[in-house]
Amino acid sequence: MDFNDTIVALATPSGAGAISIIRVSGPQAILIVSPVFKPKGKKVLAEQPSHTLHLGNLVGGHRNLDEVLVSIFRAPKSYTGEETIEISCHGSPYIQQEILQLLIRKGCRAAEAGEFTLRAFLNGKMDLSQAEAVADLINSENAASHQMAMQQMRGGFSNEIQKLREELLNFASLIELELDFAEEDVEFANREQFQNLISKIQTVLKRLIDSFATGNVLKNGIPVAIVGEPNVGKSTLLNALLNEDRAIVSEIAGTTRDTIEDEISIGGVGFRFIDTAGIRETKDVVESIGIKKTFEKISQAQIVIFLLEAPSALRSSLPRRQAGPPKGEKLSEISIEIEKIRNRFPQKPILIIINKIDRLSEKELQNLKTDLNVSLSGVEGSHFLLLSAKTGAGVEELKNKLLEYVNVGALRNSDTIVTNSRHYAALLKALEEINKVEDGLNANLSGDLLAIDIRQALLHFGEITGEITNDDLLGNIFANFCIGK
Ligand SMILES: Nc1nc2c(c(=O)[nH]1)N(C=O)[C@@H](CNc1ccc(C(=O)N[C@@H](CCC(=O)O)C(=O)O)cc1)CN2
Ligand SMILES: Nc1nc2c(ncn2[C@@H]2O[C@H](COP(=O)(O)OP(=O)(O)OP(=O)(O)O)[C@@H](O)[C@H]2O)c(=O)[nH]1
Ligand SMILES: [Mg+2]
Repeated sequence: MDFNDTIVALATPSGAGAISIIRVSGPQAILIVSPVFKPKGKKVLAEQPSHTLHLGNLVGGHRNLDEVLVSIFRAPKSYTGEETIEISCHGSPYIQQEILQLLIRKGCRAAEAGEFTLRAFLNGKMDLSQAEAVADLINSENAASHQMAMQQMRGGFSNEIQKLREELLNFASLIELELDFAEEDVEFANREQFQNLISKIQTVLKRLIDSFATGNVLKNGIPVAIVGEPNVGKSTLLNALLNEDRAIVSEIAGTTRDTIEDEISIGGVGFRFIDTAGIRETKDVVESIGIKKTFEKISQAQIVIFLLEAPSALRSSLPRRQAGPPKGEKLSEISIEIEKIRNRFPQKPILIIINKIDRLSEKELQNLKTDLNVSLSGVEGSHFLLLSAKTGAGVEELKNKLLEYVNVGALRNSDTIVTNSRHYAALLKALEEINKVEDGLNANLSGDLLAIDIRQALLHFGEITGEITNDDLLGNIFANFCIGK
C-alpha cells in the first residue's frame, strides 16, 4: 500500500439508494476532483475553504454524469488527516460506477478495506484501539455493543492505558537514571512509591482483564441454548422470542434436525437463541447427528433453557404428593432430569421452563406451581418459569429472567469494558510482566534488572494503543474493515 496515493471508494453500501457518498482522500484529492466538478456560479472548488458544501455537476469527458453535492476537507482537518473530498451523488449503481471509474482515470486508486481508517491511525487522528472501535461501532447491533464501541472510540480505554503507561515510563526513566550513577549508589526511584504504583497498575489491569468476560459476550451476543425432549415446543419458543416464524413447528416429534440460531436484543443486550434437536433415543441417523450437535451447543451456550411440557410434567414427572414438605430423600423426576444436565454441564446456568400451560385449567396450574416449588426447592440454583410458547404468556417474564443472568450492572457505570481479544491478550501479558516487576522489587533486585521487565510491560501497553505495531498486525486489523471505511 502506498500512502502517497490518493484513494477513492464508495462510503455507502453498494446497490441502489437515495444518495451515495464517494470518498476521495490523499494529497491529490482536491486537485483531482476540482477539474471534473462544475459548481453553480463561478467559484472553483480548489479555492473553497475546508468543511464547506457545494452543489454542482460532475462532468466526465463531455458527459454530465450527475448533479452532486461535494464537501471539501483540507488536511489535516479531516477524518483521515489528509485532503479529502466527498461526493454525494444520486444512489444509482450506474452513477456510482461511472464516478468511481472517472476518478480512477484521473489518478485515484481504489481504496483497500479499512484504508481510510488506517490512514487516520497513521496520521495520528486516532490510536489503534480507537480505530478498532470504529469497526465495532459499524458492527454494533444493540445498545450494549454500541455503548462499548462508542466508549472505546472516544478514547476511554486508550486514556486509561496511556495513563498507566506514562506513570510506568516515568519510573522506568528514574530507575534507568540510577544505572548512570551506579557507582554512587543513589536511588532516584523511591521504592515504596514504586510499589504503590505497581499495586495500582495491578488493580487496574485485573479489572480490565475481568471485564473481558462481560465485554466479549456482550459484543458477540449471549448464546442461549433451548433444549428438551422432542415436541415440548422448543421451536415454538424460539419463534415466540424472535417474534417471527423462524423455525418449522409441527406436532411430529423430531421436527428440528439441525440447530437454528438467531439474535435479538433484550434490554439493549444481544441474546443469540439456539433451537436444538429434541433429545431422545433414536435410530434415525440424521436425528442422532442433530442430537449430538445439541450437546455441543449446550457446552457452547452461556445459558441453557431446559424446556418441559406441562401435561407430562404434571402426570409423570410430578406425582401428586400428600400435603406437607417432601421427605427430602426423593426428588421428583424433573429434578432428576435437571440433575443429569447439571452434572453433565456443571456451572452452566439452567433455566427450567414448563411450556404449554395454556392446556391447563386454573386449578391444575396452581397445583403445578406448588409442586414445582416443593420439588425444586432442593435443587441448587434452579430457576423455573411457566409459559405458553403458543399464546406468548410468560415470554416477557422469560426475557426479564435472562437479563438477570447478565451482569448489566457492569454496563451502567462508565467503567471501561474490554471487548477485543487482542487487547485482552496484551493486558494478560502486561500483568504478567508487572507481577515480575513486583517480585523483583520484593527481592530487592537492582534497577537494571527491574528496568527490563518494566520495558516489557510498557511494550504490551504500546501494543494496545498501536505505539508499537507492525505491518502484519495492521494488515490483519484493517483487512477486517469494509471497503470505504
Ligand atoms: N459524510 C461523512 N459522514 C461521516 C463520516 C465521514 O467521514 N463523512 N465519518 C467518518 O467516520 C463519521 C464522522 N467522523 C468524522 C470525524 C472527523 C471529521 C473531521 O473533519 N475532522 C477534522 C475537523 C474537526 C473539526 O472541525 O473540529 C479534524 O479532526 O481535524 C469528519 C468526520 C461519521 N459520519
Ligand atoms: N398448546 C400448546 N401447544 C404448543 C405450545 N408450544 C408448542 N406447542 C405445540 O407442540 C408441538 C411441537 O412444537 P415444536 O415447537 O415443533 O416442538 P419442538 O420441541 O421444537 O420439537 P422437535 O423439534 O421435534 O424437538 C406443535 O404442535 C406446537 O404447536 C404451547 O405453548 N401450547
Ligand atoms: Mg423443533
